[in-house]
Parts: sequence; C-alpha cells; structure tokens
Amino acid sequence: MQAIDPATLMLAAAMTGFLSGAFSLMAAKAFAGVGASARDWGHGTLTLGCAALLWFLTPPLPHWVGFVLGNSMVVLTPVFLLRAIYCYEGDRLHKTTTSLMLALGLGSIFSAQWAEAPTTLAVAGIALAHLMFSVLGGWRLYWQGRRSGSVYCLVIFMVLVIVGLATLARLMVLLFGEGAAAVAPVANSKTQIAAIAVITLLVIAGTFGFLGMVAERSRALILENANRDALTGVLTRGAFYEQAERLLSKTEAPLVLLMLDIDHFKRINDTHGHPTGDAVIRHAARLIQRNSRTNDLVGRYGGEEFCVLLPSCGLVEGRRIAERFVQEAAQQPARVASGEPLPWTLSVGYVAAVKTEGKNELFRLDTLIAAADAALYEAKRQGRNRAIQASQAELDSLVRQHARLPAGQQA
Ligand SMILES: Nc1nc2c(ncn2[C@@H]2O[C@H](COP(=O)(O)OP(=O)(O)OP(=O)(O)O)[C@@H](O)[C@H]2O)c(=O)[nH]1
Repeated sequence: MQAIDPATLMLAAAMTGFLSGAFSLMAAKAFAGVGASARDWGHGTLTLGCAALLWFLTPPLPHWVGFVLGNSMVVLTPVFLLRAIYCYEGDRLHKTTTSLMLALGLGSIFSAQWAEAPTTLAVAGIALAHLMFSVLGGWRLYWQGRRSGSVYCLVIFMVLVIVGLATLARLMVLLFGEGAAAVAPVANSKTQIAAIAVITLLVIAGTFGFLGMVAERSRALILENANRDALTGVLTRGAFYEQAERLLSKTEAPLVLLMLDIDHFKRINDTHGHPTGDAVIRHAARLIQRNSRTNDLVGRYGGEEFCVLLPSCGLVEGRRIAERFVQEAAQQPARVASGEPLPWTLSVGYVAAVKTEGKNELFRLDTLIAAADAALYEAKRQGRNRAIQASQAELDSLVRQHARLPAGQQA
C-alpha cells in the first residue's frame, strides 16, 4: 500500500469541506422552511475547508497564517454547526454560548500568538470550544432522535459522540502526553494522518446526516402545508376527513363532533366587503383553535363553516365545549381594517358517539357529520348564537338510512 502524504490528505480534507459546504448551501435553497439551518451547516463546513486549505498552504505562507487564521476558522466551525442544530429546532443559539466558545478558542489562539502564552493553551482553548459543541449539539440531537426516531439523526448524533470522545482524548494527550507538538494539525505522524482521515469522514457523515434530517423535516412541512387551509391554517376538508376516518377506525373511546357556522355571514360580506369577511373567518378559526386541545381535529368544512372532532370526550364535556365556543364568539368581536370591533356570533350543532358492542353505525364519519349538521340547522332555525345537540330521532333516522344502504356502500 502506498504511504499517504499528510499534506495531500489535508488538501483532500479542504476539498471535502468545500464540497459539503456547497451541497449544504444548495440544499438551503431547495428545502423549504428549514433552509436557514442547512445554510449554517454549510458555513460551518466551509470554514473547516478554509482551515484545512490554510494549513495545507503553511508553508509557503508564513506560520502565523496557518496558526492564527486556520485555527480561528476551526473555532468558527463548531459555532456555525451548533447554530445549525439549534436553528433546525426553530431555536436560536444563545449569545452567551457563542461568546464563550469564541472567547475560549480565539482568546487562546491570540494570546499564544501575541502574548507569548504557550501553544498548549491555544490547543486546549480550541479543544474546549469543540467539547462544548459536541456536548450541547449531542444533547439536542439525542432528544431530537428520541422524538423522531430518524436514522439521519442517529448518524449525526454518533458523529458528535466521536467528536466529543476524540476531543477529550486530545485534551488528555495535551495534559499528560507529548504536549502541543503531538496535536498540531500537520505533523508527519501516523496519528495525525489517521486524525485528518477520520475528521474528513466525519464531515462527510455529519453532512449526510444533517442534510438527511433537513430533507425529512422539509418533506414533513410540505405535507403539513398541503393539509392546511390557506386562509385559516386549520385542516382542509379533505385532510379533516382523512384524519377523522383514521381516528374513528382506531378509537374505542367516546367522542364528540361539532359543526360550527358563522351567523349571517353573507351580511358581513355585503356590508363590510370580502376582505373583512375573510378576516372574520380567520378570527373564528383562531378562536376555535385556541379553545381546542392538541389532539382535537379542527377543519374548515367550507366557506364560513368549521368542523371539530373531540376524541376521548363524552357528551357533558362536548356540550360544555360547544357552549364555550358560542360564548367566546359573542364576547370577542373581530377587528375590521380600521381597527373597529365587529360583533359576530356562532351557531353550533354537535353529536356525541359511544362505541358499543355490535352497534357501531354512529362511528361513521358521514353519519356524525349529517347528525351535527342537522343540529346546526336547528340552531339556526331557533335564532342562531346557540349550541344544539343532535336529537335522538335524527340519529335513529340516520342509522336506519345507513342500514338500508347496499352492503358495498356501508363503511
Ligand atoms: N369573505 C368570504 N366569504 C365567503 C367565503 N366562502 C364563502 N363565503 C360567503 O359566505 C356566505 C355564506 O352565506 P350563507 O350560506 O347564506 O349563510 P349566512 O349568511 O352565514 O347565513 P346563516 O348561516 O343562515 O346565518 C356567502 O355569501 C359566500 O359567498 C370566503 O372564503 N371568504
């Protein structure tokens, strides 16, 4: 086997850093919603590429270029990468953490170069900044991985564990071993050659893992947006049906379905114009979402009508929730463009269903919607601004209709 020349390997490491950076920056443009985190990752691997290139070029460049600039780049790298991991979760890396990492790394490099502090101090400062990166990043990825079960997350978590262990080993060598000379970036030793090769592989694996996570998140966001109504952000009618059908087929617990409709909405449109009508629909959707639990399904059934499915909810609780929607709507006027309050009211029809042995007709979504819709119609008929429960007679009639359907058309 040919011996590996460490300088050539350093050039390969630089190229890997640049390539990973270029891929990440391209991914930042391609992946909607999570692009900023891919951009930070790209900046991180680019700075690592720059560091490797500067070390490769020292000499012929003067020693301080490789030492000060190269090592400074290596301090910036984990700051960018940690920012990427935080940004992926919609968080910001705290200024104190950034300042501490930069102070540890840059402070020790500058004092070794210009205040005649020992080189060991510089290496230790950089290593401590890297240790902070692997501990904080690894901690975040550990919890992220537990939540998502993503293989990509596991890959990058492992990368950070290896970086953390390697950094600890580096600190040990520094403190108890041969000192700074043994851990300088380009030294013609087998350990150094192995270290550069491993770092290069870790950059490739880390970029693969991170971009995989970003792609997964982007895909989930696109699917999520496709299921969301553009005006209100609640589920579209199709998505509501799909998710409600799935829930009905799985659950054994009682549930309640509500149909909600804004009263005299045509009058609002005619008096104030369609943009104000839209604002009232958005206001209603926010009010419904605010008063729903995380597991409840909220959908826009059409126009100014919404549907809400309350899983694991009995009749008494369902009635309380339906009446709360009506009260809150009457108490919380919408705002028109001029800032004036615009009073509005809501009518609600609701139905409760309990699964019983051999009698599951009520657990059909179309039966529940028809029953709640009939109750909503009754609420409108009685003068609006109220919640009405589906009558037993209506339910019996719907169940009988279902029983008469040909077998193929039954759920
Ligand atoms: N601004 C706006 N209006 C809509 C939208 N979708 C449907 N509409 C209007 O909503 C109005 C619905 O009116 P109707 O179904 O007659 O009901 P209503 O006036 O609320 O009367 P009641 O339901 O009986 O209280 C129609 O004028 C539709 O044009 C929308 O997305 N934005």
